[in-house]
Amino acid sequence: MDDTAELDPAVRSILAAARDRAGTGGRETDETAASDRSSVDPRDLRAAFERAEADGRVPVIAEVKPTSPTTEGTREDDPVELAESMVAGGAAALSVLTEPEHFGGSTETLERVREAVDVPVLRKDFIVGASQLDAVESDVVLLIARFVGDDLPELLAAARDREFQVLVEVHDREELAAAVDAGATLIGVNNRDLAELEVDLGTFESVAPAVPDDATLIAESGIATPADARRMRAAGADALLVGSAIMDGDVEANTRALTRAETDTHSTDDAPETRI
Ligand SMILES: O=C(O)c1ccccc1NCC(=O)[C@H](O)[C@H](O)COP(=O)(O)O
Repeated sequence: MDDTAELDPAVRSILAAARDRAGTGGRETDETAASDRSSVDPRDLRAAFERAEADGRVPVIAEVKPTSPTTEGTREDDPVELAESMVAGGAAALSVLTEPEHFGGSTETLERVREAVDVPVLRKDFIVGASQLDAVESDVVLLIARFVGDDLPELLAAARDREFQVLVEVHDREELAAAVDAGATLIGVNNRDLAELEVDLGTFESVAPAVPDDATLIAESGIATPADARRMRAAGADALLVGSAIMDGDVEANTRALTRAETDTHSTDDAPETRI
């Protein structure tokens, strides 16, 4: 049976490419020989969020996202310069796309960025097989509940064996229950619906109340303005993951507008770069 039929065609293509890279056909979580496995010395993501809070900044994971299926064109700037600008704008952590075919990412980019900054770096990719975990070192890896299905507990364990912190992404309460059952403690609620690619900040608001209090909760996608940032924080977000709105224009100013959303409340509340 095609388990991807209800996904947007772009997402089906992303998933097919990920399964090719994993060499799994999506049915098993292919293991790498123990001697070739990554073992990272991760920078602590929760500690980075706490530092931001102590400093009066909204904890923001700023995403280096050169392009995407929902973005026009590709941002060609040096990703390391973009990453440094995000940190200068107060980002608590970074996310770097490593998916090459649909997002313009690469593992080399992640390596360069991680070497250049001292904040934790999330590897943003579509991991469906354990062998993909060994492609590059990062502080955090993403597992998308919708994509990994029943393999979630096994992949979570494989990632933790390699010392990665694991962000498990969900979109509804059913996926959240699966994530919690699997032992996820770092949970992202994606406001982007992978079936339609539409973004609705109400998604986070409807799922967040069901997240266990001891989990670290991240609001993902569609956060464009300081008002959006405050809305997600009011709904319980410990941190925000933001790509497009930061990548569009002056990256440092865009990041700062969001990280200061709770202190610069006099600022106008349109798109961060153009309106502050
Ligand atoms: O961003 C896309 O167009 C996209 C399309 C298909 C699957 C996933 C997609 N995005 C992945 C993400 O999770 C976002 O890059 C991330 O949450 C940041 O979202 P945004 O701030 O809306 O760029």
